Amino acid sequence: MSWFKKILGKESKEKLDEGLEKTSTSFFDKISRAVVGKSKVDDEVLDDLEEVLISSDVGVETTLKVIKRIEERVARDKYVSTSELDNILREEIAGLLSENNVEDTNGFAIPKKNVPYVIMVVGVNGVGKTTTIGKLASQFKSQGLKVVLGAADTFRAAAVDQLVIWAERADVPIVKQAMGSDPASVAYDTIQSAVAQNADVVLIDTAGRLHNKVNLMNELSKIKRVMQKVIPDAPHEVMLVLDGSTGQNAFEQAKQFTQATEVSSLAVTKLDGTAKGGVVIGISDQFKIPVKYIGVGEGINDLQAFSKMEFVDSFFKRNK
Ligand SMILES: Nc1nc2c(ncn2[C@@H]2O[C@H](COP(=O)(O)OP(=O)(O)OP(=O)(O)O)[C@@H](O)[C@H]2O)c(=O)[nH]1
Repeated sequence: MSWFKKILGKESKEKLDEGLEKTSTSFFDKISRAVVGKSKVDDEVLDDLEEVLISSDVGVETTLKVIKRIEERVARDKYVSTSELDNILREEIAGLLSENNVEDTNGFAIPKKNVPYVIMVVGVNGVGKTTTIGKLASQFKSQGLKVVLGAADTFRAAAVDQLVIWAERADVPIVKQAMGSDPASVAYDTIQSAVAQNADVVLIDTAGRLHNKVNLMNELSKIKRVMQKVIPDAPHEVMLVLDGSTGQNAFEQAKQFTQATEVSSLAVTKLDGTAKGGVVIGISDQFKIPVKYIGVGEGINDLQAFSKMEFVDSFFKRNK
């Protein structure tokens, strides 16, 4: 390991492997149980495999596609040994994800245009929105970009306080107002301030209350309308943050938010310390929206640009 890697911490692949350890250990334990005493992949093994994938939060739709592919393979090859299952599953899942036409982009590419690139961040409370914004702000800043944060989650006082802490950590300016003020007004002030400072990128935190979809829709579209008074094509990105450790709930939230507003990218957080990391496979397959980032820890450097193949690689890494 070179000296700068030692200073910066673990290499990102190593961190990803570590973050997904619980997910893959639990997955392979289930696979091992499904094939115990069996040498051939038959209907019974396929049924068990279906259960393993569903209980690993891959999602029903994606699971059925994977099983269908394996069934076809078994029918074609006549005899498939259970010892080949790891490789076959990995190939079929990798194949499925590579076919969904959503390319990896190595995170956001921020154009330097003298007009701030506006990223509006949405998601329900507690999913890791604020943390993700803080981590992104820090990454952008270290790329030499001028960043401004907007605390438009005015619903909870703690949300603004947390964003202020992240702004300090990342050493970037933040625009805020009193708790309870109009989020659209905060967004407007933030964008005006960013334009005045010649900022490159703006990250706006919003309150994602899902209890009433019509309210959510109205609130988000009002924020957008008001932003557009300053920058007509803003927001350039609407990023939905999902908590990976909630498994199927994350799918449900993605469905609700994509119905309420136009979501252009996804971030899936808290993949460390959960066995539900399979959710990223289902989300990448089912929503034709790119997963741009994944959270693998609470620290400022624990947000990674998402790569489908690297993810599949870590997911299929046997830890024992
Ligand atoms: N382990 C782990 N924890 C995370 C990650 N991302 C966020 N968290 C933690 O999740 C908790 C909630 O994160 P916040 O960023 O406050 O969530 P939020 O969506 O902004 O929530 P509100 O501020 O309540 O609206 C915090 O304790 C974070 O440290 C991650 O990738 N891994």
